[in-house]
Amino acid sequence: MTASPSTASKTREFTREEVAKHNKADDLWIIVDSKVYDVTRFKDLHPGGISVFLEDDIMGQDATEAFYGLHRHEVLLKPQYARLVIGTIAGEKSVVTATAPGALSQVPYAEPTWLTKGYFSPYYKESHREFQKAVRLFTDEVLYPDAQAREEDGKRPSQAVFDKCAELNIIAMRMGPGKHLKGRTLMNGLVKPEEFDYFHELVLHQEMCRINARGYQDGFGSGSVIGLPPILNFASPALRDKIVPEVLSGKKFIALAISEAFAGSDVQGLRTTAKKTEDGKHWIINGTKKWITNGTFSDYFTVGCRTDNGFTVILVERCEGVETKMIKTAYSSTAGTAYITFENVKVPVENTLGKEGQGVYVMLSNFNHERWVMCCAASRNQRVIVEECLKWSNQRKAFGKPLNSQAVIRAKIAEMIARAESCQAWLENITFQMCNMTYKDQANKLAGPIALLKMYCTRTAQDTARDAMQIFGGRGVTKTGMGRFIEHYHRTVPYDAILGGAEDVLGDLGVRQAIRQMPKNARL
Ligand code: HEM
Repeated sequence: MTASPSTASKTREFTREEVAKHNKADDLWIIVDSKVYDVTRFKDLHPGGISVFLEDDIMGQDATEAFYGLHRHEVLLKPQYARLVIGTIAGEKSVVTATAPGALSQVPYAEPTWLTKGYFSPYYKESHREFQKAVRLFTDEVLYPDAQAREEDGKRPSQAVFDKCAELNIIAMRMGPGKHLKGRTLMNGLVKPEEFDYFHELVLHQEMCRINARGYQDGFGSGSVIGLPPILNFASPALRDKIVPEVLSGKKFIALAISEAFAGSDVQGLRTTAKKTEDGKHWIINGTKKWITNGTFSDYFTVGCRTDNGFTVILVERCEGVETKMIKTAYSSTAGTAYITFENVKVPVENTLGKEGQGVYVMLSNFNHERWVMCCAASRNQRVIVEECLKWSNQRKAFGKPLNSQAVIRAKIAEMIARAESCQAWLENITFQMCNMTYKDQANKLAGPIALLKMYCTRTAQDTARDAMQIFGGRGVTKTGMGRFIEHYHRTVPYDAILGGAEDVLGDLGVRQAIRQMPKNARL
């Protein structure tokens, strides 16, 4: 077989002396990471301008250092730029490689300890490791491209992605271990439903949030993670058997609709009402809901309502009288954040979740898992930023030296690493407790620790966002190019400290729980 002309030209070898002869505006080559680029025509189109190419130390020269001080490696992988390569330098090999789909990063602290070569963990078994490999590959190949594209166009996550997730039962696994997994083939049979535990679930959440797209992270079925458990645990068997398969197959979507413009976590302050019809067969619901994740595209809503005897949670199907409008937020519209109005919406009383007037228990039973899921993501997202900062401070030169030769930069990175590691270690400890406690024990013993962990993860995340911004400088506020993930993180991370319970409220909850458990005889 003969090589095509383009393949042949890319395998051509040059000496550095030969490249140096192409050092004029109308005949301009450069070397980046031992590859030779003909930029004669490209220079006129270069987003960074022509002039940068016309310097004596760039024309016909090795521009590797200049390139990596200004661009992400992924620029060179784009087809329109990859085709500028005309050959390589004889006897040299490229050293910069993109991490292959599914592979672990080799950057220190870029992976949690249990995934770092040569380190140990008491928590993870072989099945968690196999599971991690499969979820990472899926995230890199399926989720990441869709996440980046949807963040760009603001549309909801693609149905094709939900369909693939449903095939692997990812949507079901995101609800955690339990009866809903029975009879399902998880990740092509990699884990048996009865073996699936909270560490598998932790792996799932932590791997899938590595997409650097916070709006998509919520758009990708967060509504189900918080809106479906009340159906799983409190709906009548008939209602449960209708809704659960539809949602777990990715065909229908559900959102949790509790907060209102009038009241957030203050359930007593809610104003949406549900009144029974005279024959007692239906609820008539009136009111509004705000900040409802996935609301714009959900088919079902798990709605908190004021009823004559207190607070009741009712399942509402999208129908006449239900209207959802998109709310513009700091992150992308991919999350489908909605303002919802219910106007005389008629719902069968069979849609009541749990007992009338006891909706608080329905909500409370959901909180621990919801917050723990958020901790999984908030701790893992910090690590992505640690990796970005370690790479950037290593490749960027300032005052003639790499950024990481400055003690102030190293001090910031030290704090960032310590925060990411402590969040992960505490999270794994709590996850281990969850694996060994009954659901009732979890509710009693872990509400405080999980609240404190969430407070800690989201507060440290904001410290890390601020430090990363300082390390990246102006690039940290630019939506494209080198610091785009830092800009994204810095813009969206405060959100985590609000949803699922505001940071200060959660800290207070944790301490109040501890106070309640103080032994009566405790004295200094
Ligand atoms: C094959 C070689 C090159 C390609 C394909 C390329 C491509 C690009 C692209 C796509 C951008 C837009 C920003 C981004 O996506 O990162 C950019 C910006 C830029 N490029 Fe290049 N470039 C190359 C070489 C160089 C070299 C050798 C220099 C300097 C000597 C340079 C200097 C710049 C500057 C100053 C910017 C603006 C950066 C900013 O806004 O922060 N480029 N380049």
